[in-house]
Amino acid sequence: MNSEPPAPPAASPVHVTPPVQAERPDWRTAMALAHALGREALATRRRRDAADMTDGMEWLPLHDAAGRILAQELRTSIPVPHYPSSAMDGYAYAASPTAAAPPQTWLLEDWTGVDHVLAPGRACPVVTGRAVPHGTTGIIRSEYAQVTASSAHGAAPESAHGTEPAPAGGTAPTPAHGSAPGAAHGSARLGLAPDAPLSELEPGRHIRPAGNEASAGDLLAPAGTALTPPLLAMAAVCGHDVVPVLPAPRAALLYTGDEVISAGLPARGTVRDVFSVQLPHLLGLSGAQIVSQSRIGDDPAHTWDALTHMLAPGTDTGSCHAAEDADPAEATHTAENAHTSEEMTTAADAHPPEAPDLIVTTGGTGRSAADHIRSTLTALAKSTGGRIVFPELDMRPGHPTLLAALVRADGRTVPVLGLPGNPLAAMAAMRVAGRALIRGMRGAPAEVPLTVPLAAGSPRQKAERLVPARPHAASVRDGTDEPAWEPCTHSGPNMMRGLTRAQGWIVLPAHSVRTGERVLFLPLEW
Ligand SMILES: Nc1nc2c(c(=O)[nH]1)N[C@H]1C(S)=C(S)[C@@H](COP(=O)(O)OP(=O)(O)OC[C@H]3O[C@@H](n4cnc5c(N)ncnc54)[C@H](O)[C@@H]3O)O[C@H]1N2
Ligand code: MOO
Repeated sequence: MNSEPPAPPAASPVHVTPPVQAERPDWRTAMALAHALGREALATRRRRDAADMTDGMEWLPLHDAAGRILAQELRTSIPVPHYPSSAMDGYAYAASPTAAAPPQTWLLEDWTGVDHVLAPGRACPVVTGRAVPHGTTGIIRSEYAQVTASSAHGAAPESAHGTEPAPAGGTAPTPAHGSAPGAAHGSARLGLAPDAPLSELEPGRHIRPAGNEASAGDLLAPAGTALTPPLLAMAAVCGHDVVPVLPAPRAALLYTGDEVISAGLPARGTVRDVFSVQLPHLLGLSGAQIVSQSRIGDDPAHTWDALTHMLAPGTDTGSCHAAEDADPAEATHTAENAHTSEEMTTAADAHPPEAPDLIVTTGGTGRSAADHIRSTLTALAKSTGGRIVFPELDMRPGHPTLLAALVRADGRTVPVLGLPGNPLAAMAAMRVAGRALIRGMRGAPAEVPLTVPLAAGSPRQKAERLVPARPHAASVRDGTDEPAWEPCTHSGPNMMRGLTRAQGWIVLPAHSVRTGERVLFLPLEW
């Protein structure tokens, strides 16, 4: 019988289930929720196994893979560098085991090609990056080399110092291309210039050994790493032509608003569209591909039709055509057909657009009779078994922003981000929730905000505010190590002008902040 007292209940690990929705999150929580929804959508996009990164992956040429996420680890199959090479323009020499103490000289010969062999006591020109000849024991850089046309009567310095590697004989060689195979430079000899440091003759000097950056088989990046420009370059160095990547999220854009026009001088009561000229680019900078763009007026049936059409798996998301070249608002009102979203440009006009992985809408997030995004998304969330991830934000501008997780007939989660119509509000919401959502959908890790000091204190205010900001003029003028930041003027929710001069977003908390105090900072996407 076990006489031991019963063990106290083991401290059970605390399983914190991340929230999947919230009523009125602040911007940081919204960022986390959007990122988590992105990950969820990516997982449902993988057919076989959510944990298997290779499901749905594609192989892309390095030139097309920037910003994508590695679906498999990246290793090098060769050592880097893969051959010992010269780090300097100069002369490779092979020490002779029987050579006397310095000063030593080496008989200079022409370089004959990548398999050149230097016999002991011989030297030849090399250039930076060239494979060092077999038998090389060290390299003398051109500045410290002295080449002499030796004769029975003594040596006369010919060249060296500050020049290209040059053999004896008067004419400068072209070491980059070598010279006649096997030809020796007569009796020209290489030696060390009188002012050269003796360290120049250390064995192995200026030789980059093979494998000193990476050994064959080394891990360059684990699966899940973003393919940054230097990582793509590293992949090329290692001889890769293609890399395995996760799919880029495909986005459909739906612009709403009876009063919105897309060209020309706007008349009283109409406004030029601020979104179709910037959102596609912005989504691209975050790593999404645009598959369709459509416009509708402020109409509940058209809103429903446009969104349900985009949700159909494998359908042409832009197939609802309004009259060509018609003003979208007018088209919406004049067409008898219920399908009156106007297809705009698509990623590939020649091919039918693909079904989107995410949808971004603009305008119509309010609660007036003219706003239909909120009610439509709420009904669609209910009818598809999805959810409203957040119905609004505790943030200014951008508080009416909403995020929905809709479920397609094939079981895939399709996030829909409803951006408010006010231009700056939409851009703030895009920066916070849109970027995080796409990061999650790309398989990229969540963003960590930075902090910057404020150039001037900020008073208490009703709500936390995201404000376009730039380095304070005095910080720039004085070349301050760490510039202090100031809000840009003309940064009302309905304005664009402030953001045109901004270099980032600062977050002004609801409580007061003193001059020099640090506040959270989000860099711009561009
Ligand atoms: N009674 C209330 N009214 C409003 C509130 C509120 O809480 N109570 N919130 C305000 C805030 S904040 C915002 S933001 C907007 C949100 O509006 P919607 O998302 O419904 O957008 P719309 O009503 O369609 O448009 C608002 C505004 O934005 C202009 N807009 C829309 N689309 C475009 C576009 N593509 N290009 C340029 N400008 C666009 C539109 O003309 C309106 O001026 O609601 C406030 N009202
Ligand atoms: O919050 Mo609105 O989104 O200020 O413009």
